[in-house]
Amino acid sequence: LCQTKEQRILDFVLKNAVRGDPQSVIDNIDKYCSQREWSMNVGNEKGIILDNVVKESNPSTILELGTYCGYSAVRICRLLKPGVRFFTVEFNPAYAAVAKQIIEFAGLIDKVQVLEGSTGDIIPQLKKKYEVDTLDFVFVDHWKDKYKPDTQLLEKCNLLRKGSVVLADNVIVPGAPDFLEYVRNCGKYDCTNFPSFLEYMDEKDALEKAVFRG
Ligand SMILES: O=C(NC/C=C/[C@H]1O[C@@H](n2cnc3cncnc32)[C@H](O)[C@@H]1O)c1cc([N+](=O)[O-])cc(O)c1O
Ligand SMILES: [Mg+2]
Repeated sequence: LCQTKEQRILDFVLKNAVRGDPQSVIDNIDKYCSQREWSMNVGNEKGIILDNVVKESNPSTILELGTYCGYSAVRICRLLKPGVRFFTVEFNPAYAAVAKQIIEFAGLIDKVQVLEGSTGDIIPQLKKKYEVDTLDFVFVDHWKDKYKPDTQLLEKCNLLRKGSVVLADNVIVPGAPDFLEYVRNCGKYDCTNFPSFLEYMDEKDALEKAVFRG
């Protein structure tokens, strides 16, 4: 019955995780993807770094680019205080549908707005249509060739303020070389690299934190 990997991941969560318990959802996705089918969730090693950067940023308005199955949305939202707004953008309807069900099962759907569409279309709508002033935290984990153009679009739309944190996954594997070169050399960001490992593999990967200077 489960035709896609994403549906199989959802099915495993619904069968094995505890409803309303975000940590058990995270643990079960990691269990399935490390034991059965690899999948491009940020995973637990990089996930712990993500947790720490979110905690230290204490953000009120968060944007995620590339929801996929909702693993990082659950990871981030389980740490947020009530009233925080979390937007996540996904243009694949099948992935968005799985993500919504996983976020719902984790008990976090009230904190999350899954915006279906392309980041290029949705980012320019955030201020007027979604009443966003500026973003405190952006997690970038979509197609790697979109990291740089979408970061520049966030700047163009005045969505970043002094201290806004842009945290990007996969800056080693698959890599986002034009994004890294841009944030490290354009003079608008203070950058920190967090070496880690590719999800469910022994390969090296890293996160890059780029704090907007305003
Ligand atoms: O390719 C990777 N991620 C791409 C993720 C892409 C996700 O973001 C959405 N998307 C893309 N542009 C979009 C524009 N607008 C909206 N959603 C969009 C796609 O529909 C998908 O759900 C990846 C690959 C590996 N890897 O080892 O190969 C490891 C990782 O951690 C990864 O994140
Ligand atoms: Mg990734």
